[in-house]
Amino acid sequence: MLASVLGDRVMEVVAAAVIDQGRLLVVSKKAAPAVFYLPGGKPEAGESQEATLVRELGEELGVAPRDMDLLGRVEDVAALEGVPMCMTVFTASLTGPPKPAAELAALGWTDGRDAYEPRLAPAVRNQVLPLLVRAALLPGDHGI
Ligand SMILES: Nc1nc2c([nH]c(=O)n2[C@H]2C[C@H](O)[C@@H](COP(=O)(O)OP(=O)(O)OP(=O)(O)O)O2)c(=O)[nH]1
Repeated sequence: MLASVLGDRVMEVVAAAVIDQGRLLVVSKKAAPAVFYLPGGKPEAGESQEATLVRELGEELGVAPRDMDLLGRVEDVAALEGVPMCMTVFTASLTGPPKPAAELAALGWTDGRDAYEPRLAPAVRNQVLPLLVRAALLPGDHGI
C-alpha cells in the first residue's frame, strides 16, 4: 500500500529469513549496534533480488544463501534511515556457518519472544515475525 502511494521514494531492501532450530538469524551493524534485523540490504542498479541476497550475505556473513523461497514483501519504516521501506524477504538456508564481517557489530538467533525482541527493527518485529509464525517456521502463541 505504502509503495503504491509513494512509488520511487520507498527504499527497496532484500533480506533473508534464515531459521535454525526454531530461531531466526539476526544481525546488527556497527553503524547501529542496538538494532537487530535480517541479513540483506539494498539492491544495486539492475541487480536481481536473488543476486542482491547472494552479494549481501557474502559481504556480511561470508556464506551464500541456499534454497531461497519467497516469504513475502513487507512495508515499514527503515530502521536506520527512518524512511518508508519495502522489504522482500526470502527464507533460505546457508551454505555454511555464518562468519560476521567487520561491518557487523553482532550476530544472534532469536525466537522472536526473547531479549532480542525489543531490539528488532520494526519491519522484523511487526511484519516478518508474524509471517514466520503463520508459516509455522517460528513458534507462536498458539492462541493463548
Ligand atoms: N537488511 C535489512 N535491512 C533492514 C531490515 N529492516 C529494516 O528496517 N532495514 C533497514 C535498515 C536500513 O535502514 C536499511 C538497509 O540498510 P543496510 O545498511 O542493511 O543496507 P546496505 O548494506 O545495502 O546499505 P549500505 O551500507 O550499502 O548503504 O533497511 C532488515 O530486516 N534487513
